[in-house]
Amino acid sequence: MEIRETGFEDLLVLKPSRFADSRGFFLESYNRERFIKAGIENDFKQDNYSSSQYGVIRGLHYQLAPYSQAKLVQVLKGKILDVVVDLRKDSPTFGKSFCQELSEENGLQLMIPRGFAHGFSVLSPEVLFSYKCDNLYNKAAERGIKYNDADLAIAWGIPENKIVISDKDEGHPPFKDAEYNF
Ligand SMILES: Cc1cn([C@H]2C[C@H](O)[C@@H](COP(=O)(O)OP(=O)(O)O[C@H]3O[C@@H](C)C(=O)[C@@H](O)[C@H]3O)O2)c(=O)[nH]c1=O
Repeated sequence: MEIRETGFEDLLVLKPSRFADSRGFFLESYNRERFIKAGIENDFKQDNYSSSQYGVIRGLHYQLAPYSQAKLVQVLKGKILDVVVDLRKDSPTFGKSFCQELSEENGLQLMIPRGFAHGFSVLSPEVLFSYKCDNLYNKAAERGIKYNDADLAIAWGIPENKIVISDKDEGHPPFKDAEYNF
């Protein structure tokens, strides 16, 4: 597994080793011992996957502490732009966003520590998105930031008239009014 720093503390881009042969390929998407050796000690408690079509934006989501979630995210099919925003008040990168293309082809994963808002846009016709969380879903602790916040100015890579967004995500507050406690 290759590990790339991002300039954000504990936010890492990971590239699992792929073993390709005439049948296709094999990879270990998570190996607890290997992750712990690499300093990633999260105790993952929930696995999720979602399916989305081109133009979908999901985000930007997080759960308040003590229900906040670190996430190990990856794409099984298709291509996305994965986006995180650092909400850790004492972080030197507080309020900054980081974007990384994740795809079936590049095989990259993003290890997102607690204290980040997270979202993604779907750049291919369809996407299967898979992720592990180190804390359980908690509806009451769910919060969001509006995906097209003017201060964050995230370039999602989708023309405005093609964006597909849920009513819930459309209703999130701007970054300046967001509630967070990290
Ligand atoms: C996230 C989640 C949702 N749900 C339910 C709530 C709702 O009825 C339905 C769809 O939920 P959402 O619209 O929030 O799903 P979605 O927009 O895919 O939410 C996800 O987005 C990405 C960007 C993340 O970072 C994730 O942590 C998660 O927030 O699934 C659960 O039962 N468990 C969960 O863990």
